[in-house]
Amino acid sequence: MKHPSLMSDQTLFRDPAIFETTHLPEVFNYRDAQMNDLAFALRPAVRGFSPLNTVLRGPPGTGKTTAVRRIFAEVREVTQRVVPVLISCQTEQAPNAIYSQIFRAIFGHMPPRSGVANERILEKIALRLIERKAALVVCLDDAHYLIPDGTLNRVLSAILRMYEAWPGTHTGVFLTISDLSTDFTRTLNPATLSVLHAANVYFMPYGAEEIREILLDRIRVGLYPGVVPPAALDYLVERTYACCDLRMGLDLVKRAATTAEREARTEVTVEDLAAAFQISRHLEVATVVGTLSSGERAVLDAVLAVENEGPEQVIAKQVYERLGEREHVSYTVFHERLRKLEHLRLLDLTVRQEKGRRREIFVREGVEEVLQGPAGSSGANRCAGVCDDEKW
Ligand SMILES: Nc1ncnc2c1ncn2[C@@H]1O[C@H](COP(=O)(O)OP(=O)(O)OP(=O)(O)O)[C@@H](O)[C@H]1O
Repeated sequence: MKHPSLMSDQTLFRDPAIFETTHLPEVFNYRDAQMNDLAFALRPAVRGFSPLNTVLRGPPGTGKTTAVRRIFAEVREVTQRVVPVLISCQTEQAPNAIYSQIFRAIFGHMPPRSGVANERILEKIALRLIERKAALVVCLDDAHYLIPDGTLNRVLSAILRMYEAWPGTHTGVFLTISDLSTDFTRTLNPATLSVLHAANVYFMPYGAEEIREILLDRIRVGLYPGVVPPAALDYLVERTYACCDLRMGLDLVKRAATTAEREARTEVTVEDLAAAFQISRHLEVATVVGTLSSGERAVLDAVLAVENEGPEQVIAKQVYERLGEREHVSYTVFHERLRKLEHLRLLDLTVRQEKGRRREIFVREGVEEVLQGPAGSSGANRCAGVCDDEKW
């Protein structure tokens, strides 16, 4: 197909920011029921009481964070008596970091970097809330990141039991969870569960027509007319639907339009989108890998090194020995890191009873590509593998 060429200073993007993951869309369709549930949960807080604790459950890219950002923005507009704080648990994984973010939302600056105990930060938060007669609502976004080492339990307990140490405080939480197998009754202790007592709000994957409308809305605002012709749009919708993640669709449009622009074309083609898909398909794994600590990353590297040595199934003992060549860690710490990698769905662990207990390790699809491929080439199995080419 021939395309009219573009001048070098011309662009296909009316507004490139529209395709950033941090962009808050002006139009947020198909989530009215969920927005109503969240508004209902916040109503007591607006009246000066504790909000209803709520868990937002749904696969990645189904609008959970966007729903919270929008409802928090509305709350900020209508009242000063609620302090809404959204915290990404992908980036803030320690209690101190989380309390510091809450502190910043209330005081406008971070607490002193060192020497301030968590208890002291919480006290300052509580006293200021009482003084302002304000309720605190903390959204722990992607809260499942805090489960493996017990941080979620500690943080929830501290926030939800604030009223015990500082009577008169009103607090509540929203938790977003994209790992649908998360079962709080098995990961939180009974004392925390009894104060959490949360309602669930479900974010089911969007249908193909909903995806088409949402992407079309973004394309209309973000690109010049005609950049995504009908055949390309059909391909885009099918790919996004197969992965049940809108973020994938937005990323594909951005990459494909950038390619077309670089090649001085005015339209993206199905081929541009297919090439972009090879990079975007492992987006989620790449994001998760980016959140690993250096110790966790070292364990993952050791697993892959052992896996690449031969056809035999990787077992934990070999990985521990391989890791020991680089750093000394106790077996307990090593095992905790393995469990965390399993929890983040980068690895699967199984125990086999064969001449004693063998702990076998399976690397999930996309992990190797992310660790070894060029930046950004990565890939996760978001919806039980529907992203992979065979199913496509
Ligand atoms: N109904 C919608 N209308 C417009 N854009 C949407 C809609 N739902 C989701 N999006 C967009 O899709 C992207 C992913 O949404 P969001 O981050 O809210 O998903 P999520 O469910 O929180 O994902 P994760 O669990 O991975 O954090 C964002 O760019 C968001 O703007």
